[in-house]
Amino acid sequence: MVHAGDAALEWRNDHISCIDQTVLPHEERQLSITTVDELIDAIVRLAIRGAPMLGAAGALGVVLAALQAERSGWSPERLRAEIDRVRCARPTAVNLEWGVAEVLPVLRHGVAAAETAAVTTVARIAAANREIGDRGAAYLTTLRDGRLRVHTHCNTGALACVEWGTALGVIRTLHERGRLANVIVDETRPLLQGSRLTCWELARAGIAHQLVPDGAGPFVLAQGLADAVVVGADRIAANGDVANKIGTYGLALAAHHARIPFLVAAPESTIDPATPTGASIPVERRSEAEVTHVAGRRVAPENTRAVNFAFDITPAELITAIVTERRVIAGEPPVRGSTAPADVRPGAARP
Ligand SMILES: CSC[C@H]1O[C@H](OP(=O)(O)O)[C@H](O)[C@@H]1O
Repeated sequence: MVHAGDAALEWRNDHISCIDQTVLPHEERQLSITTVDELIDAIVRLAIRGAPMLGAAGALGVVLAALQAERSGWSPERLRAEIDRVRCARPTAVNLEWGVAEVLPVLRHGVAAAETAAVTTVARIAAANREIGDRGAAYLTTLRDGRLRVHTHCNTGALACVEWGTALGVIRTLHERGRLANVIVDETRPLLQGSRLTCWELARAGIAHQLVPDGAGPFVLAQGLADAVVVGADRIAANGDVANKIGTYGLALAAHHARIPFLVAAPESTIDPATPTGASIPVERRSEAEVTHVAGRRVAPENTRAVNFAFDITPAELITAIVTERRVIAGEPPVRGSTAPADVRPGAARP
């Protein structure tokens, strides 16, 4: 949990309670979500965000819709359509549809059964992060002695994962074990999840960190200021290609060139066997205004057009290892029988 009492997201009897991430770090505003429209609005404007967190929102969204259907007298077809709206609220993170799929089949046994399934799903999402942190920290400490300097992108902490975090969970675990020297945080334009959210979480955890402009990332790696890059994921294709926040691909190219390990930390629910390669991952495109404006204030001249991909695709051959709550995947595809990426672990023969 991000706060004692104020969870990043939790179910409270008949509604979702969550922190509005759009106003952090300067305001800690709690949202109370009681309708499908309110949930979709929170997801689309990133008040609720982060792949595992979207999984939790999808699971709880089924229960929210079912309760609203009872109050409003929706037909079964209307209920199904409203649940589908939740499932499709953002296209790239597979976790949203995964969360819906975890609970929807239980709904035939009643709302109470679906509520139990949803709350259990959220607890599983939270519990997986500690495992990911342990496994990722253990993997990194085999690569280097002493305390590590880690470079990360976007936000992958409790705000994105319900509790602890994925990539930030690995970083927090290294800190707990006395094996972390510093964290380099990419600001992560255009919505600044790094400077607004990751710096806020690291400061609260008492973890030393430095913020860098996104464009500085490759040079920071070339200067040898990091021993490893650890990022999250929104969807991992069967062959190991990874969709993550825009800017990840460039960082992976730079890490590969600098021969620095590039680790992806994500739960098994982010791996999508139905998506064969990164070419099949839907990449969300968001409003041009997110690029031409900063914090709602126009920076670019009037009539400036923008291209706003919210994610990019990092090919498997640039990823040293994928760490989940169950395994470390290196040099082989996450889904057996898919195209195996080249082995790019530091020191491996170059592909
Ligand atoms: C562990 S969260 C994974 C992923 O989600 C973030 O995207 P967004 O802030 O748009 O929800 C970012 O890609 C994180 O790396």
